[in-house]
Amino acid sequence: MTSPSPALELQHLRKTFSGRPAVDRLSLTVPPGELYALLGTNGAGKTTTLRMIAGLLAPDGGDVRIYGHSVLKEPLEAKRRLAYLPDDPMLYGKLRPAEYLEFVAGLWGIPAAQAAPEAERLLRWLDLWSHGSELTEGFSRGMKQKLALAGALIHQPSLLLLDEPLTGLDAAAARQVKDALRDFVERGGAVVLTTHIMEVAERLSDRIGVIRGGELIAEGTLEQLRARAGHAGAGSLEDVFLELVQTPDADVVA
Ligand SMILES: Nc1ncnc2c1ncn2[C@@H]1O[C@H](COP(=O)(O)OP(=O)(O)OP(=O)(O)O)[C@@H](O)[C@H]1O
Repeated sequence: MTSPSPALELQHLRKTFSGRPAVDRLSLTVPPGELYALLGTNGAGKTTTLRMIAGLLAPDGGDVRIYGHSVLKEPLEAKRRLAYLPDDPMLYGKLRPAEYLEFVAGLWGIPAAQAAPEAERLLRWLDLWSHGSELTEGFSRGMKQKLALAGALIHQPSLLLLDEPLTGLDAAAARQVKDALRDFVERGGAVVLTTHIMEVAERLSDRIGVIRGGELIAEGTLEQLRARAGHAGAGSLEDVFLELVQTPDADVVA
């Protein structure tokens, strides 16, 4: 899974809606084996950024490179390496979990017989194997979220983009998803996720990027962000985050 290229590179990314910048001059790099949390207040530009990385929204400027491949110039090469899990993933209610994974694998051109062992591994890993005979329409929110995660992983991507993956999950389901994400990065994959849950970013991520008004205003480990916000060695991420987003003259890092 490792590669000399960064898993993700954003170069001066920009998107404007009706004359208002939603994402502006956003540059960041995520190496393989890293979990990067993108934090920002409502409307800061997080989802817009993920949608541009996933190739679902065309940027007005800049570029996105995935393992060295430009999403704009080499979309197939780039997209094959990534999976995007939106905050409201769509499942097909009349399918059983393995059927859903077979369907998603088919969209990637993976034959059912080839996908089946990976589907079983993912369903067992996420504790859904025992629900194999149930239709997904009867699944709880946590079960649906875990199945959507399995669907995102079925083609064995190296970069995983997740928009608010833990919202609404109970403690057990959230733990399973967190463990799955850590496991994914420990095996060399890269994860970029957005979250409003500070505890998730604090405990799960290797580095954190803070965006405000579409611009990256701070980036680093929790320690580095603390130092930047003037909290030497102390202060929760929530304190540091609020200080950074509420300081009007916080420098833009990129
Ligand atoms: N399709 C669109 N058309 C017009 N404006 C949009 C569109 N998508 C996003 N925006 C605007 O772009 C800005 C950034 O939105 P975005 O959804 O990226 O924020 P976010 O950080 O994900 O917010 P939240 O935490 O609330 O999900 C907001 O001002 C939003 O209203």
